Amino acid sequence: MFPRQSLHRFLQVSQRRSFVNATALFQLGILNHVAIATPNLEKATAFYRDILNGECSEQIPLPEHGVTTVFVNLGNTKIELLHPLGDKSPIAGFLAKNKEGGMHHVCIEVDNVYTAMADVKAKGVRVLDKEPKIGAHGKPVVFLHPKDCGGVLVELEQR
Ligand SMILES: C[C@@H](C(=O)O)C(=O)SCCNC(=O)CCNC(=O)[C@H](O)C(C)(C)COP(=O)(O)OP(=O)(O)OC[C@H]1O[C@@H](n2cnc3c(N)ncnc32)[C@H](O)[C@@H]1OP(=O)(O)O
Ligand SMILES: [Co+2]
Repeated sequence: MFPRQSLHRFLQVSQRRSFVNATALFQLGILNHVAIATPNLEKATAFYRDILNGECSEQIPLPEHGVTTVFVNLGNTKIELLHPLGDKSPIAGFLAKNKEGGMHHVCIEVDNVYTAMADVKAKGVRVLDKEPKIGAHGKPVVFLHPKDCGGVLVELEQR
């Protein structure tokens, strides 16, 4: 038996509605990854692999993005470990400010990255690339300015 208080709470929550904008130009999908920038990729990988027993990929150099990545498979999503590659890495400034590293971006899937890009731009959000680049999973990605996204760098990836 539910205590009266819990049953009341359960009914309140289950009756709450969530809203989806049916006329939206693009739909937001699942969390593809959370990225963590690190000054020491070996050490960060060892933490997720040997301390937390996570399934980690090899190091994947992505010169066109200025990073080397390691993916930690979490089943329903991933952690993307990021380390600067080359002398113009977009994460160099972040690591200069956050010496130990830290959470760098969230990547959310969209049904159409080109439509998403045009739509958010029209709503006043700065898109950091003129054209999508091919991301770590072979799909087009774009980044949205953290100052227009509540202080969080957002990557949108084509589903
Ligand atoms: C492979 C691919 C994939 O998964 O498929 C990837 O993820 S590649 C992952 C790496 N690629 C990217 O990150 C590409 C997109 N990122 C960029 O273009 C850059 O990182 C920027 C977001 C523009 C930031 O560049 P940078 O740090 O040089 O510029 P800045 O110092 O002028 O920063 C402007 C302001 O944003 C803040 N800021 C910088 N990086 C931030 C971050 N990751 N999260 C939240 N805020 C951040 C700074 O502290 C500063 O705030 P204050 O003014 O208040 O101090
Ligand atoms: Co990413």
